[in-house]
Amino acid sequence: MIFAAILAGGVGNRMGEVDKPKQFLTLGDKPILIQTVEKFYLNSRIDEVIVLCHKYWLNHTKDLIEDYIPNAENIVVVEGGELRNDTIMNAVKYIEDNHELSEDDIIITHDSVRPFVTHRIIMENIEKTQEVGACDTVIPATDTIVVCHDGNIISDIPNRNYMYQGQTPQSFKILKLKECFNKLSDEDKRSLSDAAKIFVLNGEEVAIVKGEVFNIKITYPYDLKVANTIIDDAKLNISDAETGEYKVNLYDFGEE
Ligand SMILES: Nc1ccn([C@@H]2O[C@H](COP(=O)(O)OP(=O)(O)OP(=O)(O)O)[C@@H](O)[C@H]2O)c(=O)n1
Ligand SMILES: C[C@](O)(CO)[C@H](O)COP(=O)(O)O
Repeated sequence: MIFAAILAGGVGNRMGEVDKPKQFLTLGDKPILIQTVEKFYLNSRIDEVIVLCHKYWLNHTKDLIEDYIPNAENIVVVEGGELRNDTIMNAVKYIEDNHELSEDDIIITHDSVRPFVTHRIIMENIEKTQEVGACDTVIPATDTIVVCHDGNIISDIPNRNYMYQGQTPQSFKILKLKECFNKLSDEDKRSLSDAAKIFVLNGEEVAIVKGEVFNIKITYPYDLKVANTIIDDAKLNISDAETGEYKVNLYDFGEE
């Protein structure tokens, strides 16, 4: 089976003074969370969409889904965890409690605040995870990456040809993900800023899938302005919710 875990368990501190976590703010004509959930709900390869949110926002999330995607049979709302990866592990627990799992079952994890994920990215996540066991969606770094450990003096400037920026989805064979996560120390768990590193720290392979420059994460108020610009762009066909593909890709970074 293929599950999508939409991670909406954060409270959006970096978004500043807003009356609700950023995933519930409106983008275009609907909440960001709904824009994101639709991309997965409308994909026929996905068996169940698990939306994970903070316990205080469970009812609100359920209401929103009922309002915008009424009677959806394969969407469930589950409580998230303290850290992003705890939220992912809550999805894994939900799946284990409700389904008989096999080695080949897959979880596609995705930030609720990346509403511009495309059908192609999701399909390639599924293919790569089936083939390799885990994958991460990335774009080539455009800025030079500078490493500095003490906030003062540069330690390294790695060759940019090997540098990428990680996006989501990040997808995994579920049982392997659980096994790898359980092997990590508490210190490692707290240091993680994504889920692909759970595999990397265990010496397991993670394949890359080509992301998109416009597959942005809405983190700061500026990002919401950019997201609205993408939505408003007359040359983009964002109404094609079924495929999630744009007719004109103004933000393509070139073919691989
Ligand atoms: N315990 C957590 C923390 C984060 N997330 C989700 O992970 C995604 C990426 O995280 P981020 O952009 O950092 O969101 P927040 O944690 O809400 O933001 P901030 O760090 O500014 O508080 C978001 O969709 C967020 O809701 C989650 O599901 N569970
Ligand atoms: C997983 C991620 O979206 C990849 O870019 C990112 O690392 C999440 O970081 P955040 O600090 O939780 O937003």
